[in-house]
Amino acid sequence: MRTAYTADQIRAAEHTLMATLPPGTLMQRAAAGLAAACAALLGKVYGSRVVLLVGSGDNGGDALWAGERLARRGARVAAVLAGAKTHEAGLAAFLRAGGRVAERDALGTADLVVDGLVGIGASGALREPYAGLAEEANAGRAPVVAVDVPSGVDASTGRVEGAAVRARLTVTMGALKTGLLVDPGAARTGRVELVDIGLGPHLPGPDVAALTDGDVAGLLPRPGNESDKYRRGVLGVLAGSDLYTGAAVLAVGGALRAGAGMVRYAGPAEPVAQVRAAWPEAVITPLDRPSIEDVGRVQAWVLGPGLGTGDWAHELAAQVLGTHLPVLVDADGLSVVAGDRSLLRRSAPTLITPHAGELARLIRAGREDIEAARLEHARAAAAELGVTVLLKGSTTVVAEESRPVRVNPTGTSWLATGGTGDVLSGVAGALLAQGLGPYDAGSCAAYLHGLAGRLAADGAPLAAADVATAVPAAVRALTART
Ligand SMILES: NC(=O)C1=CN([C@@H]2O[C@H](COP(=O)(O)OP(=O)(O)OC[C@H]3O[C@@H](n4cnc5c(N)ncnc54)[C@H](O)[C@@H]3O)[C@@H](O)[C@H]2O)[C@H](O)CC1
Ligand SMILES: [K+]
Repeated sequence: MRTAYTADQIRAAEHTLMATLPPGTLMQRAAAGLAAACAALLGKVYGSRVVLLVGSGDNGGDALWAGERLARRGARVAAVLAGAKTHEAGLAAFLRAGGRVAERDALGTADLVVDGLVGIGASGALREPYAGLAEEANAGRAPVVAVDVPSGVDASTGRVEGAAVRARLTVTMGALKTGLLVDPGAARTGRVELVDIGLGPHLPGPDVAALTDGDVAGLLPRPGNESDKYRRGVLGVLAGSDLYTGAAVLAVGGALRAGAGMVRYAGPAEPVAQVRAAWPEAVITPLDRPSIEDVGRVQAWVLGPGLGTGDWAHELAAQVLGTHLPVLVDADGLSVVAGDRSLLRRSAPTLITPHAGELARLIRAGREDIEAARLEHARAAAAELGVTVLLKGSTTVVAEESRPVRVNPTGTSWLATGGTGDVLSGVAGALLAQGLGPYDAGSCAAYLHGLAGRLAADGAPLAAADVATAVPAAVRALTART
């Protein structure tokens, strides 16, 4: 599990640790790790032209001390002093080692650029001359190594306002920052290397976490030799309407391909015909009235994709959410509960899977506000509604009260196409039926969905049904890698 922390959490931990060490120790550890990472990227250090962009704080200090090490190994290192003031000890050591101060035109002939403008001490959009330097570095041919955080990315939220460095590599000190895992910040880090400066024991509970292949492989139910379908999880799917049949087909497909022992689909005539044709293994209960009493035993429900928002949907929502079973509410089901939030007041596990617009209606917030602060809104909604929230988007996040927000690392823009959300609901529902709690079911479903999306796309636009089909391949790829 990769965990990440906000700037405040890191600063508090650094403060505690620094109190136990001689002054400057942390910066030396940081600079040593940074210099080693730069040397590895350069390959040949001797004679290489390295340009440091040096800000006025300790981020710049890291860059100068790393530059000192590279200069001592024969690199030709130039420092562009961008701040109103400069880290004195670092600059003195840097010059003693043969480094030199240069103007920004040195960027034109650099073999490597080190972005030491701002790190966790940044606030707001990059101001000049930092903004211009960031853009010049991005435009140059030399790879950029970001110190701690790519300048211009908010370390705690991943937000980018205005100019920001686009790094080939981010060398982050002590612990991952949340902003390195969440879009748009996550798209600017390049590869991320963590330098251990001894913060570990001083860090609090993480702000966010990101599952790895190994975590998901460990969490997925092992399809042992259970012949009993109930042991492998039976999922009920209430989706689709005579108007919208596709969502039901996609949700059932996602569930079947995610290993549910059985999927019971219940709905009106049209979607019944479509589901039966697409997935003969689904067990069908045609409904001529909104009642789940004839559906048979299930261990979890998916409610919502393509269901419509009329009386039929309201009645089914009330019945399903009135059970003691885990329920996933998506799409039209979310519209229904947005109109009557008391339906979510239940003791059994509830997983909601909104995109920003659906969450906005649920918690009466602005869609733009949610998009700009996804983690915070997902966390707040989980606490306010007492449910687990899977907030879909460029970076899908899963929030549950008093647990780190899980940030999905496998997201891919290929999935931004109609119907993939229905598949995701089916996958997550199948995991709920197989006994995973909503936090793990949502996180693992998002992870598999992203992997399946990459496999299904394989560089070309995908159709949602392909994602459902690719889920078993995603599970195989995952287990083969771990
Ligand atoms: N604290 C430690 O023990 C260690 C810190 N490490 C490194 O230090 C930075 C954090 O350093 P800090 O001095 O707190 O702040 P920064 O250098 O990140 O930047 C603050 C600096 O930049 C100016 N500034 C802030 N916002 C902007 C902006 N939007 N535009 C322009 N300029 C801005 C501000 O005026 C300050 O002067 C941390 O990231 C690590 O790199 C060590 O790595 C470990 C030990
Ligand atoms: K930086």
